[in-house]
Amino acid sequence: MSDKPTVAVLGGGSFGTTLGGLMAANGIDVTLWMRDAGLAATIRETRQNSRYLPDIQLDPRLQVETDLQQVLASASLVFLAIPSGAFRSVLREAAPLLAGKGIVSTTKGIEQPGFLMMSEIVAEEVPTARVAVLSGPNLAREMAAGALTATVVASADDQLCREVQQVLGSRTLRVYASQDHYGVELGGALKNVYAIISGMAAAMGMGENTRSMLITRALAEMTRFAVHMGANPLTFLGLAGVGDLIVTCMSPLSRNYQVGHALGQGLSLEESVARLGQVAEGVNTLKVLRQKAEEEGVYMPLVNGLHAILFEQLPLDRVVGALMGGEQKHDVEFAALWFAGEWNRGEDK
Ligand SMILES: NC(=O)C1=CN([C@@H]2O[C@H](COP(=O)(O)OP(=O)(O)OC[C@H]3O[C@@H](n4cnc5c(N)ncnc54)[C@H](OP(=O)(O)O)[C@@H]3O)[C@@H](O)[C@H]2O)C=CC1
Ligand SMILES: O=C(CO)COP(=O)(O)O
Repeated sequence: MSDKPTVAVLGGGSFGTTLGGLMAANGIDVTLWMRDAGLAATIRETRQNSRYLPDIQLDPRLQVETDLQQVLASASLVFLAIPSGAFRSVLREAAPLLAGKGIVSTTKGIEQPGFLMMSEIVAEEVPTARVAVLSGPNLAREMAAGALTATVVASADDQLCREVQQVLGSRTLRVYASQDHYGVELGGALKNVYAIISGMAAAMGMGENTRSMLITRALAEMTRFAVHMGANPLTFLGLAGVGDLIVTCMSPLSRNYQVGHALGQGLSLEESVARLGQVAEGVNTLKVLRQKAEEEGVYMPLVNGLHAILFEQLPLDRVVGALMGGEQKHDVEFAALWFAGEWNRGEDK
């Protein structure tokens, strides 16, 4: 008898398939659930997810099923890799079979109304579940191909963190634990917005100074917002903060970066999203974040600028002009205030 948990992964896209494959390669009893019966049959036959991870050979021990009840009946640990827009509906369908189980959200989005993190949705839909979130610089394709990678599992439940470290950790994947699940989850969602900006800048031929400025000021902006919302700013110095921001803003493999790149080439938002054919959470997060920042009075010039370009038809050069022409303030002022113990929720710069 093994003391390792039996695992289910819900969501047969890029990330769910990657996680399932990695755990199967670790010798874990893991089943990937997906709704597309045709794709499930192809994966069983070819050991490749031709739609989401073409050319990646999956471990032969990875089981693939389309019957949700059957998959959940035997699982004690469940990973969710469903885009945020469908997260609640899938969870609600699964809820009767999830009571008391460990649930790990890997989804990097925010639900509106309510500005809810996915872990908060889990707590609403399955109040008895033990909840964790997984986030970090984790491009699915690289992980699936065996690139050396690190990620963060965050939960108030230390035992659950250890279980996730046990099933996922391997010679290619280090899994660090954190207790700041709110900060870890927020970091994963926010960085997608800045990846769109970074992709745009790259397509427009902007230089590396520009990209470095963007990434660094993005980190300042997302940390300012997160601290205002109650997260620990130190989390943003870790893998789930600056780590994920760097990879998503720098890599053409990032779908959010790809949407930005297409926009920078002159495609409309609709064309850019349609060309991708996979989820780019940053587009929805931008809307949700802009609204929340307005309500909370948090200064977020990059978010405001991208929102103006995508949804208010403001020309790019006017937005760039406004960003560069703004009052020149202090570097890392939000962190200086926080470390001096003077942070005041109502006193944003
Ligand atoms: N890909 C990556 O590198 C990483 C992704 N993430 C996060 O993981 C989450 C999932 O992303 P990812 O796997 O990349 O997305 P993909 O676009 O690659 O795949 C989405 C998957 O979700 C399925 N799905 C969508 N709606 C439903 C539904 N209503 N019921 C059942 N299944 C559904 C799709 O099924 P179908 O094909 O049938 O539509 C597909 O299998 C996102 O929040 C993303 O930010 C996190 C870290 C890394
Ligand atoms: O979250 C990711 C990398 O950590 C994946 O980013 P994209 O969703 O932009 O591909």
